[in-house]
Amino acid sequence: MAYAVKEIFKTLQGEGAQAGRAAVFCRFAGCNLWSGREADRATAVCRFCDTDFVGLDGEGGGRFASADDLADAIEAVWEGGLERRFIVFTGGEPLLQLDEELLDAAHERGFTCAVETNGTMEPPAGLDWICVSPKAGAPLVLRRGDELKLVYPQPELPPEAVAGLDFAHFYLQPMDGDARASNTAAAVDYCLANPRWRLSVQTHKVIGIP
Ligand SMILES: C[S@@+](CC[C@H](N)C(=O)[O-])C[C@H]1O[C@@H](n2cnc3c(N)ncnc32)[C@H](O)[C@@H]1O
Ligand SMILES: Nc1nc2[nH]cc(C(=O)O)c2c(=O)[nH]1
Ligand code: SF4
Ligand SMILES: [Mg+2]
Repeated sequence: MAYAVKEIFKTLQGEGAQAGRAAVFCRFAGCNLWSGREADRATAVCRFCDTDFVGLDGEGGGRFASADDLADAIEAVWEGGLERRFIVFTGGEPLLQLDEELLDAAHERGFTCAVETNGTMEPPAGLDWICVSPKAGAPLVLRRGDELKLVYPQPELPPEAVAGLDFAHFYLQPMDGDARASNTAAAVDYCLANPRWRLSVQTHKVIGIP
């Protein structure tokens, strides 16, 4: 199958349990919860998105005709030898496009494969790390995984509503935007009172890397 990719870049995973780890980010174009156009943001299901996932025009982006073509492009961006190869598939919503064939091609090249998903659909088989970030107002289909990373606060989706799901790690990630400072303070208070939850700071934004 063909893949529409916004950008491919190497950086440190900034969020969650894998924060600090070198990774190639493969950002797929398109999402099922927002068109990506600012004019539609106020009426979207997901209204706080911090990401441009529209089009194919980012660094390393484009249309890839096959899984091998995309995996070759990801491998070229890695540049760092065979040790600890790591891909984060994100978007947009990666599960609209990510398939077993691409995961096989990535594994053949020695990569561990993670995904960042809104959890509205089932993933293909073969993922090594699943991070689900549920969104208020969207169906939560994928209710198990490695980490659940809840952007906080979402008044219609409190942590208590998802704390019982089958995940190894539970993170609150303060919602970035005008209220980032107060959202961070509120997330700290919640983690102090509810030690199942840990704080996920978006460390890449703090230190100014992609
Ligand atoms: C841009 S999304 C792409 C992957 C997928 N669509 C999802 O929502 O999980 C990547 C991560 O950024 C988080 N995120 C998006 N906007 C954010 C914001 N304004 N503040 C904090 N985290 C945000 C998402 O919840 C998700 O964990
Ligand atoms: N450094 C860095 N870490 C990230 N973790 C998840 C990201 C995403 O946009 O999915 C992201 C991102 O955009 N940059
Ligand atoms: S689901 Fe993810 S990519 Fe889609 S609009 Fe929300 S945060 Fe952005
Ligand atoms: Mg991001």
